[in-house]
Amino acid sequence: MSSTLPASFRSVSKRFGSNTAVDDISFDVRPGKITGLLGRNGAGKTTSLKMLLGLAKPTEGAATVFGLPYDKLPRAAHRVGVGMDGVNSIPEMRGRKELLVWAKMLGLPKRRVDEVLELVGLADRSDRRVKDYSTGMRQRHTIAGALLADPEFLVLDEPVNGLDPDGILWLRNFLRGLAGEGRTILISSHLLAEVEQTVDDVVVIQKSLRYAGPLDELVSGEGERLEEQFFSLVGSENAKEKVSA
Ligand SMILES: Nc1ncnc2c1ncn2[C@@H]1O[C@H](COP(=O)(O)OP(=O)(O)OP(=O)(O)O)[C@@H](O)[C@H]1O
Repeated sequence: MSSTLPASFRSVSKRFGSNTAVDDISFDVRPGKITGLLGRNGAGKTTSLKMLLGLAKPTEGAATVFGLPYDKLPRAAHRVGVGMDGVNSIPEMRGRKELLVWAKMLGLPKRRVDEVLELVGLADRSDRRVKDYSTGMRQRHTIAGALLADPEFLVLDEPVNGLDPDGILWLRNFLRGLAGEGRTILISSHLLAEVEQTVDDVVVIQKSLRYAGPLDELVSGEGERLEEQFFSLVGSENAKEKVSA
């Protein structure tokens, strides 16, 4: 595993016309940890991840993976596994077939597809078309795709959304297992209670950065919950800064 920081944001801003989606954020993702990128709907989570992955260009600043912009990183698709709506997805295809396409593009053997299908618990359902998968199955399929190249850094946009309680528990243990092997994981979410049970580090954004650091430094007091801290960092729903998504 590389010793360079898996992800680093330096004074990153993104504007869409007059709308500032991300305002001057700086933070690092620590290697071997699970980091939760938290924020309300429209807070700029997906936009931040897209800038990290070279799918959107920062208006100012730089986001890097292993010290380089994603498009300059050698073997980026092998080192960084991505699970994000609309990325690497051909919904008309059957699950296993779709993964075989990506495996071929990555130069991986067919058996790797069966390995990841087994890992995410989809081995016996992968002959269905991706568009016919349930939301939870689609999440597992997305994670399978992200894992194909056995990456050292996983970036997952809202991986918990749509999972049932079994799926949530599975994902938590699964991500902890991957981190236990030394991998770095960056997940975005607005499901605070779940994140609190899964992550080591927390980054809270509401256009601008509100917190970046260990979860246990943010939630350090007796009986303190992430939810309370979150609202004290981003303000209440009625605050003037509320973002319209
Ligand atoms: N391609 C785009 N063109 C114009 N505005 C955009 C574009 N992408 C995002 N935005 C705007 O940028 C802001 C941040 O959106 P983003 O999707 O990053 O938020 P998010 O935190 O991921 O929200 P959610 O939890 O709802 O997915 C929103 O105001 C959104 O409308």
